[in-house]
Amino acid sequence: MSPVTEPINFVGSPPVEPQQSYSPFIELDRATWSRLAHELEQPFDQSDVERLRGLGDQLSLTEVAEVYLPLSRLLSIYVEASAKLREASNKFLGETTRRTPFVIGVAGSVAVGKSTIARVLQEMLRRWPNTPRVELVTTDGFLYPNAELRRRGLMERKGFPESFDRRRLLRFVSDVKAGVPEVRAPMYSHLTYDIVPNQQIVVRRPDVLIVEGLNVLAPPRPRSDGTSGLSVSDFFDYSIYVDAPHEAVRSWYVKRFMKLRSGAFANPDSYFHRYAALTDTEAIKTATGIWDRINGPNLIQNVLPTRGRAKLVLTKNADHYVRRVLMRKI
Ligand SMILES: Nc1ncnc2c1ncn2[C@@H]1O[C@H](COP(=O)(O)OP(=O)(O)O)[C@@H](O)[C@H]1O
Ligand SMILES: CC(C)(COP(=O)(O)O)[C@@H](O)C(=O)NCCC(=O)O
Repeated sequence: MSPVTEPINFVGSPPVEPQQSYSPFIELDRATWSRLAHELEQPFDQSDVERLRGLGDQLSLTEVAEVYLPLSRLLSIYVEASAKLREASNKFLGETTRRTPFVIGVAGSVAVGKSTIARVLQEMLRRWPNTPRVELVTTDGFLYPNAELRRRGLMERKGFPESFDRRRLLRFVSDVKAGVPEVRAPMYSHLTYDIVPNQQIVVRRPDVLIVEGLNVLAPPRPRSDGTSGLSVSDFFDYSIYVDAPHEAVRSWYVKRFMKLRSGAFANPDSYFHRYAALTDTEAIKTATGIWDRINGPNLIQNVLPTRGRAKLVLTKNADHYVRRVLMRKI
């Protein structure tokens, strides 16, 4: 891949007058954004797209070329720049600190397609010369096991901030960022709807770590003495929020549930196995019920309010395709 030097037109970012309300984001429409990578080669073929696409997502080779290729180029520029910054600060301090992983957070609603985007970025970044080793960790591994959620009365709050072992997640990300040689993360199974006992992901000083999950941009929790601690996003070098209209995400969730009903739920080990025999009407009712009780309120109360904390917002249309990009100027 080689960089682009073309001039670009930004939309939605007129010179800011002192009396105007100030936005920290530049808004780029899809056409402008995609031109940022028009000289770069398409790194994927159709089989890559099919392998990386999550259930219900609409990834295509065009989407990869027009949306994710420019994004991977931008991230690669940031990785390079952060290495230079470390070099300069080493020189200033007269020290030699080792390079530590570049950490990227990917946030957004349940069913918005975060995991597909995170996988695409992982594969793309691996192909850039400065980041051959890219690891991906999803925060669902840091949910409390179901037994603990039941004990705390949180089974109907799965995905809400309090359903995660936030201290453990914070420790995990800070250890990786600090360059600890081997850091372990627990694993979650969507099939059993629970933490997988005795299985862990081992992260060994990658060039890049992608941390994907609902609440990765949540601000630090206030302490009882009024001060605030750290949050995982304090360790991010870059962050992306995947956005889409609420009604669209709700319908993607229901459609995915319908697909799972005739797929994964058929497996007797699936937590949702009892839903495999539902009629279409019953399945739609069940899925919308889960959305309206759990994922929808969580999106409104906890996830969406963190959107403005991201460095980049990808906004999808109801057809799943990204229509605009908001990029933080500062
Ligand atoms: N009940 C389920 N059974 C099997 N796989 C599931 C189930 N629920 C979600 N998944 C899969 O888990 C992954 C993560 O889903 P989710 O957390 O909703 O995030 P996103 O859709 O933003 O990637 C997706 O690939 C999805 O297809
Ligand atoms: C596991 C999840 C909380 C997502 O967690 P994440 O990977 O974003 O940390 C979510 O997929 C989920 O299971 N929500 C609970 C309601 C439901 O069954 O959809």
